[in-house]
Amino acid sequence: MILQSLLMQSRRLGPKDPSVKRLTGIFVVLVCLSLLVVEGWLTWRARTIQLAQSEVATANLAQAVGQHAYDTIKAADTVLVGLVERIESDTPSDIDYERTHQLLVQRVAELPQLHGIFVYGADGSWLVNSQPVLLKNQNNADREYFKFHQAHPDLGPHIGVPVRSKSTGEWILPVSRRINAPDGAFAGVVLTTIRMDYFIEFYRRFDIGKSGAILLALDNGTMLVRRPFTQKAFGRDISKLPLFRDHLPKAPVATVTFTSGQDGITRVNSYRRLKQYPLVVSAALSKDEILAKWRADAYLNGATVGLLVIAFGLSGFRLIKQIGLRIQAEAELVKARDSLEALNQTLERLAMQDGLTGLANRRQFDTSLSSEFSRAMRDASSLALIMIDVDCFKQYNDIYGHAAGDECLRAIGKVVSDSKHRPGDLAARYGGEEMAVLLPGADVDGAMRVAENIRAAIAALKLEHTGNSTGLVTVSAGVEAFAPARLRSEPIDLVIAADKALYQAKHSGRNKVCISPLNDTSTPEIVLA
Ligand SMILES: Nc1nc2c(ncn2[C@@H]2O[C@H](COP(=O)(O)OP(=O)(O)OP(=O)(O)O)[C@@H](O)[C@H]2O)c(=O)[nH]1
Repeated sequence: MILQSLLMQSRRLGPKDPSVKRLTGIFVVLVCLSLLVVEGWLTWRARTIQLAQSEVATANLAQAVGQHAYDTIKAADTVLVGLVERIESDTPSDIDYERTHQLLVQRVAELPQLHGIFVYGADGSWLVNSQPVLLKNQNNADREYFKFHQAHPDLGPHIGVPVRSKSTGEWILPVSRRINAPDGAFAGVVLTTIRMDYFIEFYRRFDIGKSGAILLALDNGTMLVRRPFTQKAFGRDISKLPLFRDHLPKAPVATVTFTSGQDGITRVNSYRRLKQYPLVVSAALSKDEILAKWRADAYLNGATVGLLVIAFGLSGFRLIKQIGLRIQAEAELVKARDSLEALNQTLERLAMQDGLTGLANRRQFDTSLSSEFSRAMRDASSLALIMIDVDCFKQYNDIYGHAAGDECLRAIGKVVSDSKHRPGDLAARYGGEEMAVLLPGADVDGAMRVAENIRAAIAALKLEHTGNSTGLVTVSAGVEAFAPARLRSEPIDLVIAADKALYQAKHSGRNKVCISPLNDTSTPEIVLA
């Protein structure tokens, strides 16, 4: 549509306006560039939105994972707090291990995340636990959590590193508290173990794509569990990886994009340090997977817009070419018209001109005589005619040949042509060796003067003519002039009268100018019968 209107505009403005072609080119380029810029901007915006949405998604996921870790540990720790209080308030001899055993078995059955609950004495010996059969000849003094509480008077919960259960072989996460004797001395450890499978099952529920990741770690950089799952992850030191080394020290909660030090995949990571426990959780989505759909859309849209730009550009190019061709065609047309006009003028001139002498021909003479006669009649002005005839021209041809005769006529024609002084004067070849001069506005005297000048000028050419009595080429002329009156005279009357005067000049010896015998100089208007 737009291109059509441009084509119409180019027609309206015409081919001589080259700016139409330039404007069309600029328009096509601008439209193509605009399409590309808008497409590029939209694509970039879609990418930004996609990444922003994924940041919200990972932040929500990290929040959910953090809440789950907190709830799981909190439930286990609540059991420990109750146990410690109970044990510390009783003297060891008062503790009813049988009843406590039943209680612990019941607790583990109630809380699905718990693998077991254990109470160890100050030497690491098993006092009571949640195992179905109460074994007492075991010792856990070698475990990390036991040594920790032995060495630390801190009464808060301690989260250890995942270990394989001595009783079941399952991977478990130990959460423990210290038991103090009334004097504050170390009196043992209470421990709950959380099944690592409990975390794994929970993390498995989330759709995080093929390369997403979920992490639970101690805040000292000890990994507890990670999806994708691998047993090597349990207890691994990741304190030197970007999350712990670069990002956690800056902010306890944030969303950052970085390349994993473990698998080299760039992910959008949301992490948070839990306030209540020394834990860090992180949820991450692969940037490649986040942008996969966007990338497919971008390729499709890019290809569509690219095709559109190519199609539009080609149409524009065709249009510009058409405008160019049109400009060229019209310029050629104008050129052809100009040369045709020039040719017509030449033809017109040739049609009104005598080929030999260059004077007006008989046709133009007749036309001019008629129009000047009418004008003189309207203006009541005089119109004069001189008829000129070369003397003894037959002899000239006979003596010097026809070609020389032509040359002679050409020389005489030039003199006759030069006799015109006013714009309306017309010198014509009347026929053969006879010429005529039409003088609008001239009276008999004026015409006689012009005729005499012509005669004298031709004689002054001194063209040899041995067949003429003077020995030179001479002419005779007859003159008539009158102011034509309506219904009383016609153009031919002027010719007849001038011709009669010429006849008189011939018969009175040639090389003369005679006035029409019909002309009465006292009355310019002569009525011819
Ligand atoms: N070379 C040449 N001769 C022409 C041309 N037109 C007419 N003539 C010749 O002019 C001559 C005119 O001869 P005439 O009419 O007998 O008159 P004249 O010989 O001039 O004798 P006067 O008029 O009585 O002096 C003829 O021989 C024509 O052939 C022309 O274009 N070229």
